[in-house]
Amino acid sequence: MSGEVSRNAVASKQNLRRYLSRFTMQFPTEVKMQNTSNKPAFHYLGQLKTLPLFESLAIDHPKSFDSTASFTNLMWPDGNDRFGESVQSYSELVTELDRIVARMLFESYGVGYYYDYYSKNTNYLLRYFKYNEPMMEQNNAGILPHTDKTFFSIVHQGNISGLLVKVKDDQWVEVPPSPTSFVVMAGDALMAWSNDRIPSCYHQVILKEKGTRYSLGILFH
Ligand SMILES: O=C(O)CCC(=O)C(=O)O
Ligand SMILES: [Fe+2]
Repeated sequence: MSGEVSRNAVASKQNLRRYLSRFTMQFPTEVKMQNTSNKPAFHYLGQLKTLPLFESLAIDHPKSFDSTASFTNLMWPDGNDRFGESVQSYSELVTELDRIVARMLFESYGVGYYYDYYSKNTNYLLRYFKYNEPMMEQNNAGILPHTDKTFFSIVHQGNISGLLVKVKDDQWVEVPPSPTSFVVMAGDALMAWSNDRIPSCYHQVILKEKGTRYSLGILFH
């Protein structure tokens, strides 16, 4: 599933990417490692021996001022309001898309009434991904094949391709990056909710193009 989005979303995404790629991701590792959390896997991931190209920062509750402010303070002790605003507006737009998809889905299964419960009880995690270009002879795996534990995950790729999803006949299909589209993936929670009617989406990242790859994911729990 993918969807066209408004100019606003694209502008907001470009802002966020600029901030993160120009500044955040270039902070020294010890600064990035301050992005901790008491929830498992809601923190900085990177420096992994098995996936040396991969790095990711996480912002829990990215629509909340307090939450973006505490992330911002870690990275910019003098503050950076524009960064926080950018995260919040991007997250607003993507969660709006999530709601549209969720409503369509629940209505199509005849359980439209579930939408209110879903929209009140969903939490979001914003993840920003960076994948370095593989060096000669280096393995080009960005993320190994997996499904997300989420209800939905909505990914926006930068301009460098790499995301592959597994389709029905077990083929891996590349999802081309586009400035105006998001990839909406079903996760394990949706599969459980739907009694396996909607299988969670196997996906992976393989880096074939030149340049550093950036992507953004909002994970809906
Ligand atoms: O970087 C990507 O395009 C995919 C990241 C991913 O696997 C995820 O958001 O769960
Ligand atoms: Fe994933």
